[in-house]
Amino acid sequence: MSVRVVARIRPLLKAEIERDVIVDAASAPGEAEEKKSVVRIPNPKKESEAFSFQFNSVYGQEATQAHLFDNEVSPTVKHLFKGYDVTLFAYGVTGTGKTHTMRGGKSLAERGVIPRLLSSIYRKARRLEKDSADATQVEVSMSYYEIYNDRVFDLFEPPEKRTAAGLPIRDVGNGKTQVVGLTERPCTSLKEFELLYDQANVNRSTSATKLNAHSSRSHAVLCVKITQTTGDETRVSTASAIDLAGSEDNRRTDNKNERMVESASINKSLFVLAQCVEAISRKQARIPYRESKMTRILSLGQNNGFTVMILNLAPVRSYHLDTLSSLNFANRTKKIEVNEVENQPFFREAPGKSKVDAQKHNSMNAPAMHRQPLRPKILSQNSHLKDVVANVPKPAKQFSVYSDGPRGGQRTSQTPNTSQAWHSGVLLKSPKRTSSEAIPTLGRPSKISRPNDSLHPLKPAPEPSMNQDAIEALIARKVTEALAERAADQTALSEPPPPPPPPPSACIPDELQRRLDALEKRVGGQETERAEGLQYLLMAKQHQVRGEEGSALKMYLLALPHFPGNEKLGRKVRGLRERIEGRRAEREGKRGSVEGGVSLAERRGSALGGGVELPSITAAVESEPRQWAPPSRRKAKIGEDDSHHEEAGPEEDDTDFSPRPRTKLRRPLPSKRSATAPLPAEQPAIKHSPAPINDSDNNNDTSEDELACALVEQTPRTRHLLNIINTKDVSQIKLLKGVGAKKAEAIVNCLCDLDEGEGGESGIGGEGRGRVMTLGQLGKLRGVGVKGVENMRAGLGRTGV
Ligand SMILES: Nc1ncnc2c1ncn2[C@@H]1O[C@H](COP(=O)(O)OP(=O)(O)OP(=O)(O)O)[C@@H](O)[C@H]1O
Repeated sequence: MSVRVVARIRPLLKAEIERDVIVDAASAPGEAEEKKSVVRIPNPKKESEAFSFQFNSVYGQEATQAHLFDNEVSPTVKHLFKGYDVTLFAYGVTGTGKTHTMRGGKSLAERGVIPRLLSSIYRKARRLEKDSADATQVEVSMSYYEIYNDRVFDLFEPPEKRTAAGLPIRDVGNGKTQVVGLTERPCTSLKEFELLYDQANVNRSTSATKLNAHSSRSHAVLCVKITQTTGDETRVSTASAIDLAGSEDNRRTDNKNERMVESASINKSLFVLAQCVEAISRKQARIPYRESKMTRILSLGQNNGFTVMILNLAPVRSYHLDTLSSLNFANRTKKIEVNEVENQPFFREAPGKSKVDAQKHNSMNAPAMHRQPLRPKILSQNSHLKDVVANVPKPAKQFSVYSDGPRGGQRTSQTPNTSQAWHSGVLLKSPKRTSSEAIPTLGRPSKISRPNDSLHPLKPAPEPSMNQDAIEALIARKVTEALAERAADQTALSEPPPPPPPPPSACIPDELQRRLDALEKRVGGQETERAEGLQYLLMAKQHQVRGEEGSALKMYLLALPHFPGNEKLGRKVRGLRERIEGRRAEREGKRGSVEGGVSLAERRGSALGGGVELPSITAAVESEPRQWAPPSRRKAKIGEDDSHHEEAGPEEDDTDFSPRPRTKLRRPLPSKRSATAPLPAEQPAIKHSPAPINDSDNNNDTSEDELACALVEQTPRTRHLLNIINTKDVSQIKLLKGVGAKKAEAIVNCLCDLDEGEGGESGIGGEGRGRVMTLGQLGKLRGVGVKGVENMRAGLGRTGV
């Protein structure tokens, strides 16, 4: 079935006025008046015309928390107890009421979806235990984490105990992902749950922004595990409730510094989510889940059973374009189909059975502890088999969008609202369940099925014999398809996807499948790179439009390595840099420290004289890992340099910052371009002054410029360190400060994994595959972290220079 999408329009806030209301809930034609399933919003280009978006249900400003819960969430509880997983997530622009909907207020009436869900779960559990005369026992436990700046933090851990890199996520096969090292807390009663939940929420990253006094700066994921035990049979299912951070238009938020970094991360993850949804709805073979932690985690699906998206909307004009964009996103999301697969019970070791037998049995019926990806049914099978399954009938679309305008009176066919089907459980008849009835020996089908098997669970796919030529031809065709898809994306993102390739004549043997998978992974890696580059370009454009040229340059520089040899981008960077340098020179000129008619580099050289030892400019490279820390831990200082490190030590207190005198020092031009960001233009010499982040308000341009320039440079010491790491030689790496043999081995293993295309946490792919190019990447290697990098560098002293 499709993801169920319900929209909720929040009431007006104090500062908003009735006259500005432009969004309302309406009934679809032929629908009872009290039943609303359409959101109406004017066309921003032509106010007399209205757009209508139809969803499963729409709740207007007057809707209460109880009403929403009773209609949308309560019906899922019985499915949860039947072994299905349930995923609820709130999506919307900042300040539209996601947290209000999910968590709600303290009073009984204001309680949100989450406390109501738990209350309902405990009630049902008690009833089940009572009805079975305690033969069935239900245990509830929870884990709760946030994804902040693309890192996962356990919300049961106070911020000061977190590690900067956060918890790793691992792929555990079949597109499923797992957060490693999460605390799981048993909670036996609603009271206990509320206590834990409230405590954990204190650890969530929230801050005041211009649009929301308590804005969530992270995506929060609550997983409630329900374990039902009857005799030796155990069934586990999970309810996941996700409060996504809201997208933000920074022209409206006035975000600066830390808020800006958070905002970029929030927007990026939501952008990737939109890309995933787009790719799913276009039935593309590759869904870019891996491009952000949030999408990786969401892709595990918890959607193995039922998924409900609550789209939160603000009713007023100031959100007009944001609301339209959310509506469009929701409109695509509602077309995503998820498999309803119930989690299979597993059994404790039966008396008389050998341990091996019992393990074998359990492995076939193991509970679905991991989530399945959000993707259409067809794509949830092996993507290369999509042609084979082309004949599988597609379920009818359940929604339609239409315009009320004079021209847009033409509506796509309206299908009846599915809410009744939902309640009556008709939609539970999944193919997998049907097949289960035909396997009497197991009672239920095994969830572990190979891609081919999953198409015909009772009939394993034949392994046809393909000769070498046919295999090579098939590979060549797949390469052409992948390249064509990329080329099409490059030329016209808005154009419809290329027509599907002709169906293969036979099923694919295992060996070929493996090669195709490896190929897709490689192409996928390149696409990931490109998408990240595009994201930087987008942000650069946004900054430029707002006249923030320093930030724009920074973003263009970050984009550069993703588009090697792109002349246009190179010209753009040169032009922008010249403008910034020009402005800076002007400022310096005003300060009387410049002689007219001399180039900036020369000016610096002559003004400073030779032979002065330079503090290295690694601020951005160094500060990259520092930004990983949650707000309370962050001590990043833009412009911090090597010598500063050594003198003050990495633990130097922020509070002690006072504007430092700007010592004019000359640094040698880098002998060769940094691998981090190959620049098409020659680097001018750069003045560096260790300006802390606090300074940036006073001198925003300068620090931004320096940060941008520093991004593409590395000190000799940094290069030396990276060279040592990239030798992959344990005997050399273990000599680095704070490393030792074990850690060195782990680093080398990590690099070897990347070499083999694992991608891993650091996501180092492309040309630099299996190598670390920046300190940021080094810090991301398993077990290294910011402190580790700092130690290694400090240990090298000046020997590496
Ligand atoms: N249905 C509602 N009834 C009453 N007040 C609401 C409702 N929805 C939202 N609000 C109010 O609107 C404000 C913003 O809501 P909330 O913090 O939940 O937004 P959000 O979407 O979670 O924002 P962010 O993404 O920034 O965290 C809050 O003051 C909240 O109390």
